[in-house]
Amino acid sequence: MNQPANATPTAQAKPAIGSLRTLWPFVSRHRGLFAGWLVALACSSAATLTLPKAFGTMIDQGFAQGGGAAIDRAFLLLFAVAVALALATAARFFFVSLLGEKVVADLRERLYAHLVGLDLGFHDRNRSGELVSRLTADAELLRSVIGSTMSVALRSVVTFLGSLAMLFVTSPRLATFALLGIPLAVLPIVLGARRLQKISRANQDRVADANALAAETLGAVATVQAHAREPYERGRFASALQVAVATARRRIQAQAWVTAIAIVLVFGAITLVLWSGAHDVASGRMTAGTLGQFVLYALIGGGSVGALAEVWNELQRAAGGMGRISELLEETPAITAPASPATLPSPVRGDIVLDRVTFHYPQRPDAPALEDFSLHVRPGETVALVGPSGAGKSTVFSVLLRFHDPQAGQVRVDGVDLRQLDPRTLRDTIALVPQHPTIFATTARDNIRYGRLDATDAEVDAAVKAAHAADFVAALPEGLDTQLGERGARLSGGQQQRIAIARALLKDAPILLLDEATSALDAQSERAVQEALETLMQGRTTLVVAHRLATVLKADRIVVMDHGRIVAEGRHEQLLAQGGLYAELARLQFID
Ligand SMILES: Nc1ncnc2c1ncn2[C@@H]1O[C@H](COP(=O)(O)OP(=O)(O)OP(=O)(O)O)[C@@H](O)[C@H]1O
Repeated sequence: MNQPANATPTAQAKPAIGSLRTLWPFVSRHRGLFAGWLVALACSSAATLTLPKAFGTMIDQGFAQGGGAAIDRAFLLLFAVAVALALATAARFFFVSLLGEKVVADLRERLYAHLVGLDLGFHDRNRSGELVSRLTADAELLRSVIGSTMSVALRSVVTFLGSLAMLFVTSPRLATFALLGIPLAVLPIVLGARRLQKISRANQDRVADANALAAETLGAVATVQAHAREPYERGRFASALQVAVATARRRIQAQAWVTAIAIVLVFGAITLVLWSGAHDVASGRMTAGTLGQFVLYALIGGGSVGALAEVWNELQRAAGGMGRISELLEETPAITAPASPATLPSPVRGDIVLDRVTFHYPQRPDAPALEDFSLHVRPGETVALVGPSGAGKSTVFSVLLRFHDPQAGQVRVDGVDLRQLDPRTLRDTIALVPQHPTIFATTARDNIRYGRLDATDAEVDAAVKAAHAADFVAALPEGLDTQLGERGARLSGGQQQRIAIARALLKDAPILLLDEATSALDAQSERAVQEALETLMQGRTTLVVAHRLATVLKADRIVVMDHGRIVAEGRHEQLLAQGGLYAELARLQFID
C-alpha cells in the first residue's frame, strides 16, 4: 500500500555503501569542512601511529641507557606526540560534527522541499507520519553516521593500514603471522553485515509504522477520546512498539555476535603472535622495546578492525535510511508544469469548463469518481453542487485544482486546458474554502495572511472585517496577534470558517471553491458566516458544495450529482417540482 514498503526489495539488493554514495553531493557542498576533516584525520592518525614508536624508544633508550637526560627527552617526546594527537583529534571532531549537522540540515531541507511539492496522489498513498519519520529518524541516523560513524570508519581504515605497515617495519616475521590471522576475522564480519542490512531495514520500517500510528492518533486525539478509545490506542501503539523492539532485538543480537566473533578472532591472532614474540625476546632475537612497540601497533591495528566491525553495522543501518530517503527524493511528481506553460488572459474571467471528464482515484481503478462529467460555469456565476455522500462533489474541486489529472476529457479555465498551465498559475486564480479549514499553529494574522503573504496589515484588517470576524478577533487576548494553537484548537467551528473566509478574501482570486460546513452553527454564528460568504462570493465564479438552504436558494444554478454524474440541473423550485433525487435530498438536508 505505501511506497517505501513496496520498494523494499530493490533497496535491499543495492550494496550498502552504494546507498550512502548518494550522500556525496550533500557532503561535497561543504568542501572546506570536508578538507579540514581530512587534514585533521591525517594529523591525528600520524600522531596515533607515532605513539608506539615513541613508547618503544622510551623503553629501549630511556631505560637502557639509564641517563636522566635521555629519560627526560624520551618522555618529553611522548608528551609532545600526545598533545599533537589531542589537538588533531579535537579539530577532527569539530570539522566532522559540523559537517554532519550541515549535511543533515541540507538533506532535510531537500527532502521537505521535495515532499511538499509531490502530488496529492503520492500523499494519499503515503501516511504523513511515515514521511515525518523519514525526515526525523532516518535523517537523525545519517547525522550520527556522518558526524561520527563515517569518521570512525575512515580513521579505523587509516589506522589499520598504518599500523599494519608499522608492524612490518617493526618485525616482518611477527607481522606476517598477524597478517595471516586478520583476514580470518574479516570474513565473518562481511557475512554478518549482509544479514544485518536486511534486518536493520525491517527494523526501521517497524519504527516508522509505530511513529505513523502515534502521529495519526495524536493528530485526531479528540476522536480517540470521544470514542473512549485511549486504552485501545495505547494497546495498538504498545504492540507496534513491541514489533519494533522484536526486530531491533534481532538486529542487536546479530550485531553483538558479529562484534564478539571479530574481537575473539583478532585478539586470538594477536595473542598467538605475542606468544611467539615473547620467545624471541627471551632468546635475545628482539629487544623488549621493539616487542612493546609491536604490541602497541598490534593493539591499535586490532582495535581498528574491531571499531570497523562495529561501525560497519552502523553504516549498514544508515545505508538503509539513506536508501529510503533516496527513494523519496526519486519520486517524481505526477502533476507538473509543461516545459513552456500557457498563460491565462489578464484579468482572468473565471470561465470553467469540465468537458466529458472521467476520473478515478489511483487506488480505485474500478470505481470512477467522475464519469463523463460535463459542466460549464460562466464567469461570475454561482453553481451549487448537491448530491449524496460519495457522489463526487469534492472530486470536482480536486480536478479543478489539478490535484489529479482526469483519465479522459478536459478541464479548462478561460479556454486553457489545465495541463498546459503551470499548476501554480492555476492555483493562484482559485481560492478554496474547505469544509474543515486548516488553521496553522501560529497567530490569527499569519493564518489569514496565508492567502497572500505580502498583504499589508491594513489589508488583513479589511479582510477580517469583510469576513465578519472583527468582533471575535477583537475579543481574543492579543487580537490578531493571538496564537491560535495547533489546528485552531482555540477557535469554534464558525470562527475557524471565518478565518478561512478572510484568508480567501485576501487572496482575492477570480474563482472560488467553497465546501460548506455540514456542522450546525448557532444562529448568530451561522448568520455571520453566511454574510461573510456572500461578501466573498461577490464578483467571483463560485462552485459551492451546498449544505444549506440559503445557499441553494441563492445559487444561479443547482447541479445534482450522483455516482460521479450529473442527474439534474436547474433552480431550487424547478428541481423540487421534478421530484427525484433532489427533492429527496432537499427534504433531508435543507428543509427541516
Ligand atoms: N483520495 C481518495 N482516494 C480514493 N478514493 C477516493 C478519494 N477521495 C474520494 N474517493 C472516492 O471517490 C468518490 C467520490 O468522492 P467525493 O469525496 O468526491 O464525494 P463527495 O460527493 O464530495 O462526498 P461527501 O459529500 O461525503 O464529501 C467516493 O466513492 C470516494 O470514496
